[in-house]
Amino acid sequence: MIELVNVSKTFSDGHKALKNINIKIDNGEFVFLVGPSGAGKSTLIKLLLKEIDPDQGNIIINGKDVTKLKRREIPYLRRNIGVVFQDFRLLQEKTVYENVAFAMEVVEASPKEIRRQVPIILSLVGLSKKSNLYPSQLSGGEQQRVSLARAIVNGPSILIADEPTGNLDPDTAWEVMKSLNEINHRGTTVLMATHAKDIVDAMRKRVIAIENGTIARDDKKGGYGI
Ligand SMILES: Nc1ncnc2c1ncn2[C@@H]1O[C@H](COP(=O)(O)OP(=O)(O)OP(=O)(O)O)[C@@H](O)[C@H]1O
Repeated sequence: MIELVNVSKTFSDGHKALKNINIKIDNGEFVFLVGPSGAGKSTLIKLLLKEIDPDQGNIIINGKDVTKLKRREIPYLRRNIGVVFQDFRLLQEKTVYENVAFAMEVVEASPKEIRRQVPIILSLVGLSKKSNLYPSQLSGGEQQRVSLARAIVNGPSILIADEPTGNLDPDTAWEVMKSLNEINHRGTTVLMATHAKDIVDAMRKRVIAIENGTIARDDKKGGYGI
């Protein structure tokens, strides 16, 4: 579960990026985070990952108050939250398989576990046949699905996607949404920040709209606009 209680963030230049935010997201939910550019979406994501700290309020993830985590505990928080970005961030010199396996190697999974798990996850995102190709040999949608596979291969309970379809054409964007939906159906909580109006309107998931650092709207089966 993700819970933000009275969270505010003011940057050092005095800009109030988030003002007294309260959000509760249950396990297994799929939530779109929408709002105009500069509204505070990325700031909220950075707070969840503890890349920055709030100047007021509490952020509770799976029962732990992340604002109180010690520096050495942060890797454990991040291990429980998979993240994908607009620009994929794949390792170009590694194949699809190796990109996903690498995420397991860094958390010291055994070679046996890696050999078992990577094909399962590549199949989940529909990339079994592409496992020996390099990122440059893939379409944008395929690259983003590798990035999704890498984000979930260690079994995080939460997946954060920051504009995951921002660089994709409508068809490939939908391939990525299909994978995200499947990941969600397997039980992972998904939080996706996006400007993709068509996708938000079509999926009818929970929509939290941020405007000017405050929550303008929180609809159970919402659309992009009002
Ligand atoms: N380190 C910083 N110092 C000062 N101001 C910042 C900092 N980071 C972000 N901001 C400001 O905080 C506000 C919220 O930014 P944020 O990146 O969270 O917006 P966003 O909703 O993610 O926008 P976008 O949709 O364009 O990604 C913006 O006005 C931004 O300029």
